Amino acid sequence: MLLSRLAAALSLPAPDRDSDVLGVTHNADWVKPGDVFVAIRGAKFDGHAFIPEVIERGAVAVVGQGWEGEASVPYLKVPHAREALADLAAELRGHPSRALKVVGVTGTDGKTTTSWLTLHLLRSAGLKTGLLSTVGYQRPDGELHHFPAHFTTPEAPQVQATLSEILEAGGEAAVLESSSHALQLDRVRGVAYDVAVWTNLTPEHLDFHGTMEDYFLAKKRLVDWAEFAVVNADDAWGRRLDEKPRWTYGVDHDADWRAFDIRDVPGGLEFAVTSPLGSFDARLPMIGRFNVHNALGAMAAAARLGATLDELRDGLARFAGVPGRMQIVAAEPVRVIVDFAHTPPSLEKALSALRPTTLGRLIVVIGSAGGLRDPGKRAPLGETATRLADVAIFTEEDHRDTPLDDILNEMARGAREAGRSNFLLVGDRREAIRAAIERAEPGDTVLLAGKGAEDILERTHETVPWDEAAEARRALRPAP
Ligand SMILES: CC(=O)N[C@H]1[C@@H](OP(=O)(O)OP(=O)(O)OC[C@H]2O[C@@H](n3ccc(=O)[nH]c3=O)[C@H](O)[C@@H]2O)O[C@H](CO)[C@@H](O)[C@@H]1O[C@H](C)C(=O)N[C@@H](C)C(=O)N[C@H](CCC(=O)O)C(=O)O
Ligand SMILES: Nc1ncnc2c1ncn2[C@@H]1O[C@H](COP(=O)(O)OP(=O)(O)OP(=O)(O)O)[C@@H](O)[C@H]1O
Repeated sequence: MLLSRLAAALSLPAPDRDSDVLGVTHNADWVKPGDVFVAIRGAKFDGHAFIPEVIERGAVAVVGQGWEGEASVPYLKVPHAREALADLAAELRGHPSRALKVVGVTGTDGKTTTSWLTLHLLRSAGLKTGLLSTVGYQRPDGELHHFPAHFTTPEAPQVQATLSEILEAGGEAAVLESSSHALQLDRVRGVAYDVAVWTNLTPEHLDFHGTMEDYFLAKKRLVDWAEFAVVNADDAWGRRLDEKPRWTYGVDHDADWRAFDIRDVPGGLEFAVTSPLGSFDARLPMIGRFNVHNALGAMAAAARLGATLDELRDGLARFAGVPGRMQIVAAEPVRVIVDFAHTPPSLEKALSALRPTTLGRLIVVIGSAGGLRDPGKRAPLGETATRLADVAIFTEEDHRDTPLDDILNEMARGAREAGRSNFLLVGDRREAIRAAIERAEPGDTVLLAGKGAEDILERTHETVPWDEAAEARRALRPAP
């Protein structure tokens, strides 16, 4: 696309020198020949400092809010660099969101889970759907990919590129987890949202947003931009969002989509639902009652895009979980869960959530990372695991250049100093998983903690591909 056309999209006059533009980026390291570089003045860096470097790399123009220096390529001055970045990215990609049904999910907690549930329900309703979330992104084929920089919602060029990939792969819909940072920093500006899902708002990220009111206003942008809102009626902030056409959902407050009679069962949750589509009994293979809210929000969003009551009910019962997050790999006779809890508080939360629905014993497999990654947590992890599980197996978890035995001994020390001996050390993670599953009897729960959906395991001299859920399934198969 010609630079002059992009300038027009920013309401700027044509630059002196026109050229063909191939891409746009805010990151100097990512500039390729033919790209426009948008120089952002951020909290840590001034993108203008990288102008000589990006020209060397082949940038054909620079966009920014004003600069005194001399450049050998056109400099386009704009009132707001981040807005320009988003507008250029959308223009270059041909505004893919306009051709997709887009569901945005925001809120302090539950965004990732609600996004994955919505993805699954839309697919269950036959819509070819893609996803962009903290856990990674998917085109409609369902393969999980990761961005080079770890974000819930990446910067606008990656958002637009992902939406464009989803569309080109035959996608009809996309679910976009939209963090408050993304909304505040224009990463999702220009996305044509059809539905905004609001999960909840509790104090978080106030270092960035300042006050709860400003945090609320950042997230509210999603609702303002969307055509229709799906709002948690049990959230006081959500109840303020009454200007948009919307459906509400909830458990404690009257709502369009409401759940009653919630029961924990070994395979997950069961509850009754009343909704604008009718009433039905729902089964959700997930642990944690807060997931009822996530399921209601996801069902309402999918229904808004055309899913029927039968598709919602049947889809919900077949949800495979969010990869690596309290993911139920097997429900019976032994329940096996994969979760990414790798700190003492998150391990405590995961084990405490599993205890009430564990009929027999709770067995946990856990390690602790090497290198500089918080060595102080090793002994507390050992203590927590042996306090809340009946049996703990300490194993490797990316020990890198730290001797594995040192880590395992430290975890064991934490347990011993608390007067416990209900643990064993199995250095090889595959063997540890096998040992846990072999020990388990019907009614027991095995929690494989720490790795979640990570796809590599780092040892001292090698990095091996890793798939914790596949390892669990392998260990569950009877020996040939
Ligand atoms: C608060 C926040 O989100 N800040 C993000 C923002 O930083 P910033 O505007 O201050 O920019 P900066 O780091 O000063 O850099 C200025 C410019 O120089 C460029 N630069 C900088 C250095 C360099 O070597 N080369 C280079 O080109 C940068 O790409 C940028 O364009 O833009 C940067 C460039 O994309 C981000 O790296 C940075 O994310 C920081 C590291 C971050 O930690 N963000 C987290 C909090 C975040 O966004 N989290 C949410 C999820 C939150 C949740 O709900 O849990 C998310 O969506 O992931
Ligand atoms: N609806 C909810 N209400 C309250 N807590 C929740 C809710 N959903 C999930 N949680 C809690 O928050 C944790 C993270 O859930 P999830 O990943 O879905 O949220 P998130 O908002 O996407 O956070 P992140 O961006 O860090 O992934 C869960 O393990 C659970 O403890």
